Amino acid sequence: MISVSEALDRLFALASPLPVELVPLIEANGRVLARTVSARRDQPPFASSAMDGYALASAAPGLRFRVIGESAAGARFDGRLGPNEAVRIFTGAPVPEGATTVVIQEDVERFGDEILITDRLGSGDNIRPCGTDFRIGDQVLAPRWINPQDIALLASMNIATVPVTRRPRVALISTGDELVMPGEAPGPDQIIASNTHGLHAMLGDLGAEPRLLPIARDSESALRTVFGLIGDADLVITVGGASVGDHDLVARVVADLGMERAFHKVAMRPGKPLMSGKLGAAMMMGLPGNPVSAMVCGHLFMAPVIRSMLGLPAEPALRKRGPLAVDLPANGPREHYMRARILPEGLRPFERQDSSLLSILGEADALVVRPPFDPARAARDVVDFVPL
Ligand SMILES: Nc1nc2c(c(=O)[nH]1)N[C@H]1C(S)=C(S)[C@@H](COP(=O)(O)OP(=O)(O)OC[C@H]3O[C@@H](n4cnc5c(N)ncnc54)[C@H](O)[C@@H]3O)O[C@H]1N2
Ligand code: MOO
Repeated sequence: MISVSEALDRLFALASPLPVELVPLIEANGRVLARTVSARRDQPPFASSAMDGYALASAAPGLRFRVIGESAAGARFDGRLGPNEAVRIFTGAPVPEGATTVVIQEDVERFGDEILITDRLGSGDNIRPCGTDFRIGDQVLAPRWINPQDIALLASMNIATVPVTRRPRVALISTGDELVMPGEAPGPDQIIASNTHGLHAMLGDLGAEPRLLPIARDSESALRTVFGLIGDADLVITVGGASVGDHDLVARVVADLGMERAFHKVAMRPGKPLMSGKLGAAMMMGLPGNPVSAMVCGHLFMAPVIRSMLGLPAEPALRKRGPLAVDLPANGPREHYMRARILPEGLRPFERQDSSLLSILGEADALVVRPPFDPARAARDVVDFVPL
């Protein structure tokens, strides 16, 4: 058995970054920017007014000015402003030549085509200089997840087509005679396949393109048939049949199909029977069948692999540190990821940690990490945890 960090290193070695594709800006949210992009213009492209008011060469209470024209957003005042002249101006409009300040309309009194600056005159010139937001050539650095704020920025930079990493295509295969799909009528000894749906959702959140393949029954020929359906997947994920039982056939079948195995079994709990390797052009990950084991492996291994395929840094799942709310006994030889609640008084792992209990995973908002052979811990000891 290898350690969790050794398993991650081997997984990262198998995961190659995917090619770049161009997508319309409207489709770029949630994708990973694959190449650094540069602003195609200054923003604002001219000195512009931050307020509705009057553009002037200089302002002081008691001064009077003659209004000689108007500058609106999208239609500038073309002339030049003299010392006793004012231009009516609106927010976002170009500041006319000769103006150094904009006085807001609340601070003037208007009489016909004249204005008088009142004692209310505030400070500040209310002018946004050209390029105050960004300059032509300013960069948005790759790689990064593109979020709605980035979309607004890229739009403003006039980047209508965005280079992003292709979404990883991921084939998901449940294995086992006992499984039926959600919505089907299970036989007396059957249960509903939950793991592939959970992983499918996780992959969607990660910006991958998951595909749910038919359940493979517990026979070598059924497994081979379903492996025949993986098509152009970049990553094939099986769930179940990874352990040592008579019906655990995945390792044997993928070996027959020519997989070079990178490892099988990790010193962790839950998730011990994890395996991985290269199957032709695709990467393969065999996840354990116990539902919590599969989902924990999804968070700890599948998600970092997907991020690395997307060109993001090869890093483990984010860890934070926090105090325990309760005492914990010493840990055994496997790194233990304990489902826990984050409470005001600290992290409280659930009493029941069996790897079949999805209801407890649903209640959890963290996985408290216990290193192998971690000694007993007392309440208020600070420990690592993975937020869920
Ligand atoms: N003698 C030993 N037995 C087991 C060991 C061991 O080291 N020696 N390891 C245990 C551990 S740890 C795990 S985890 C499980 C993993 O076994 P498999 O990956 O072979 O999974 P299965 O046996 O196929 O299934 C386990 C469990 O999970 C249910 N299952 C399977 N697939 C799904 C699915 N898609 N959705 C929902 N539930 C699923 C299945 O019905 C079983 O109940 O092995 C231990 N045994
Ligand atoms: O490792 Mo298993 O995943 O403990 O239940």
